[in-house]
Amino acid sequence: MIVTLTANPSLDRTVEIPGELSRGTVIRASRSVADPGGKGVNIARALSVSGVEAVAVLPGDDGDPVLAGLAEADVRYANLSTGYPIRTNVTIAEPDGTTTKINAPGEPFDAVAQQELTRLLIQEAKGCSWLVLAGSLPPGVPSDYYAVVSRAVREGLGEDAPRMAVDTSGAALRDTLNGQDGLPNLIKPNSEELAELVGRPGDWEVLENDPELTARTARELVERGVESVLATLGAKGAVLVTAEGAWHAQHAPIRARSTVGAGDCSLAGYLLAHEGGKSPQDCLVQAVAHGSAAASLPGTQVPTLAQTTPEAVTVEELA
Ligand SMILES: O=P(O)(O)OC[C@@]1(O)O[C@H](CO)[C@@H](O)[C@@H]1O
Repeated sequence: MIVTLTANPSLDRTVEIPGELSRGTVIRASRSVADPGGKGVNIARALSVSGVEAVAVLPGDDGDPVLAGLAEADVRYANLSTGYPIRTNVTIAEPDGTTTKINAPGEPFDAVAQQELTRLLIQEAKGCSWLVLAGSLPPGVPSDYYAVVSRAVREGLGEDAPRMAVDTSGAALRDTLNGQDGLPNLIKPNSEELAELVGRPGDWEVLENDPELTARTARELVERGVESVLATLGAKGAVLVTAEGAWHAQHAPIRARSTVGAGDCSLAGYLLAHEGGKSPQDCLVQAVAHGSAAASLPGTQVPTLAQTTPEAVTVEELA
């Protein structure tokens, strides 16, 4: 079983417009849908829809549309009541696949609530194989929260502590890796996050177009003690670096409808293959297949395993 934590979940409202986005005008949308969201929530949705047991842990009140959406989609969740609605994030999707995203900050989440969420997580994480800590942190939560949570889970569960994956950005990612008590087993940065993490934020575009440089950069983190780095590169696929080697995988060209959540689905694809005992290369291939399938679906819809096309992914070993 895989447990995900989304400290700052969202209701993802996707508005599809019939032409190019034009600022300062009234635009009549052709379609508007809302899905439960936030990175850990998306990962749990993508795993569940493919038959992998997953639980999404998140703050949110019973009856909130996000929790109702999860229940309707048969995704297991454990929620911590907060007394306020989950934030709404808006995506404007243009016909050529360009998306503009506006993310709300979320409500302040105080120290007592943080401790309660950590306790709930430890309870849910008993016996699971992976714990995924994902997404931004709401206001009031210190940037080392994921390091604090990882330590609490390791102390609370001892030898039964699960493997840990982290998918976040900025200070939250930096401070997770600066934690004193053990690094995550897996991180999934995109090129911007990776560039920022190694202190060269201006390099992100170069990384996105250069898998070999991405691998060399990700290796710096493996040398610091992270077991595996899965770096997603948008249309250029993804790079996986472990102590054993480095690989790049890319899907045949697709028509992208919405890339929002594609990175989350990549991580879900990786975990799904890992749960099935697959090799690092095959985990990478499934990550790329899942990410591409997600990008070809509208809004933040997650693909089933059957909708993914790993046979259209090419993989090469990097020096
Ligand atoms: O504001 P955060 O937590 O960084 O990101 C939240 C979010 O953009 O991430 C998901 C896509 O990855 C969406 O479901 C959600 O709206």
